[in-house]
Amino acid sequence: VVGGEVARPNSWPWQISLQYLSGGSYYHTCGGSLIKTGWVMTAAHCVDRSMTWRVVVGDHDIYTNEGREQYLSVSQVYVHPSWNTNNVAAGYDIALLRLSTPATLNSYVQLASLPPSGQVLPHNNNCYISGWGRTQTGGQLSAQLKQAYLPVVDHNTCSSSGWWGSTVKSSMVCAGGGSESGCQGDSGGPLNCSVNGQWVVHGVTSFVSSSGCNAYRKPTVFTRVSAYISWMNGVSIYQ
Ligand SMILES: CC(C)C[C@H](NC(=O)C(F)(F)F)C(=O)N[N@@+](C)(CC(=O)Nc1ccc(C(C)C)cc1)Cc1ccccc1
Repeated sequence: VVGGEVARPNSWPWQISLQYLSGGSYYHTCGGSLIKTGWVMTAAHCVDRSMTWRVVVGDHDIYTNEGREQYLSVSQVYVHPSWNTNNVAAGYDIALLRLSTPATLNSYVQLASLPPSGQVLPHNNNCYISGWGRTQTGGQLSAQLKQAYLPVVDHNTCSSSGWWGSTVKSSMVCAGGGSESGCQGDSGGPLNCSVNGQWVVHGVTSFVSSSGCNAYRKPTVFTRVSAYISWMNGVSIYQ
């Protein structure tokens, strides 16, 4: 997250850290959202490579054990069948992770609320991105969970020339476009939007401009969760 501030610990209690095993240690690579005690929603591009994954819930500082963390292994990865790593612009950047053991819900670990199928938020809707991603283009990951205010940029604006143009599809949500943005390492994490006074996860962090995470008129682009509700229901009922 470029800009914004360190979040109050566990104030986004569905935020998870997706980590991969390398040389005997685990490393943060992406964010995600706990949507059922045994299921995590993340970005398909996060799990393109097959690795040994673990999900950490209840985390704040990814480099220290603060006692609230639960370390959960992943038993199965379900990438959207239409995802194509060579065609990110087509969308479908969404995946579900089945956990081997369910998370224990408490005041630090809660389920995300998901939107009704098809719901599209208005321009400037109040949303926050959260994540441990880089704090500057080419910078380092943040040790502590950060958040930044990223208001929705409607599809009309986001897909206009000078903005993202036709790269952005209506199955995506744009947010921000100013000096604050997501950045590498925030992938897969939530866009937390206030709807009727409740926080709802409306986006899965998908991409930012290669010319800079907070490039002018290149808002952070998210997979629109409300476009994939039926697919997600189909996966988690039959497994
Ligand atoms: C792996 C890609 C497909 C998605 C990746 N997503 C993220 O980093 C995210 F924002 F989600 F945290 C990304 O934007 N990666 N970049 C490598 C940029 C990138 O690849 N962006 C991108 C943008 C559009 C498209 C398609 C839609 C044309 C593909 C990739 C990050 C970057 C940004 C600035 C400087 C250096 C690195």
